[in-house]
Amino acid sequence: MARKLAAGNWKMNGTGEHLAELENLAQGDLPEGVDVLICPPATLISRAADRAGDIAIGGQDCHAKTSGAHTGDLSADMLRDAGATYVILGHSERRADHGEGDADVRAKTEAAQAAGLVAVVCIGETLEEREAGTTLEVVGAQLAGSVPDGVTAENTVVAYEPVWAIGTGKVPTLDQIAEVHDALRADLVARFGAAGKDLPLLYGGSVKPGNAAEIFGVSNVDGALVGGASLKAADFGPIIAALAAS
Ligand SMILES: O=C(CO)COP(=O)(O)O
Repeated sequence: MARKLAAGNWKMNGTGEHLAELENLAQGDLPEGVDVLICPPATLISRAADRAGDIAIGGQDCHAKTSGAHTGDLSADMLRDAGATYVILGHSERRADHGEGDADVRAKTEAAQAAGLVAVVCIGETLEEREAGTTLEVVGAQLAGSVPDGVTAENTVVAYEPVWAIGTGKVPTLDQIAEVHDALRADLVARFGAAGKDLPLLYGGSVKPGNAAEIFGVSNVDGALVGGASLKAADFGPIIAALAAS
């Protein structure tokens, strides 16, 4: 069985004072049996890692190369050196804002794994694709293109985030989540065997304290990638608790 992971993506939110929320979470009672991850902006990784206790810290992107003339970019080694142990890759906001495609995400994932980081590879359909009935085709192609060969259950996490559910308050039905997660799991097992079975599969998109428990009850949902509700310990704490209880 896959380990349970509650992951928070702070996106482009937070300066130093926001680390109080991380400290509140780290100093509270974190339940057994759930891994907790916070991915703050890169400027906070080092300070966050110093205060995170049992909470893992991750980046939100990395370059595919290890070093060189790439102004403004960060390598996976740099994230690791700053205290990160995970990195989110291929988030739909990166795909949309920076034109990242599956081949870019795959190369970044390989770089992250080579640096010893756990890659959280994100995939998800747009509203147009959902309405056209092509969701499984789209996410299947993204999974095949973005996840490199030879991954392990320890160095890779896959997050299904329907683009239309991110930051909108709209959530797929539980049946729709189950349909996608079951299909992704079958693809992962077909390609990677035991690693594909044990690799955590997260749902992301408008996860809140009020809907977390029912989402965590869906088959093949091993946790969540949470945006807005990860910014406050008072919101993220109950989501972590709901995952532990699932
Ligand atoms: O994009 C997300 C996490 O990566 C989800 O964001 P929200 O939880 O704010 O919808």
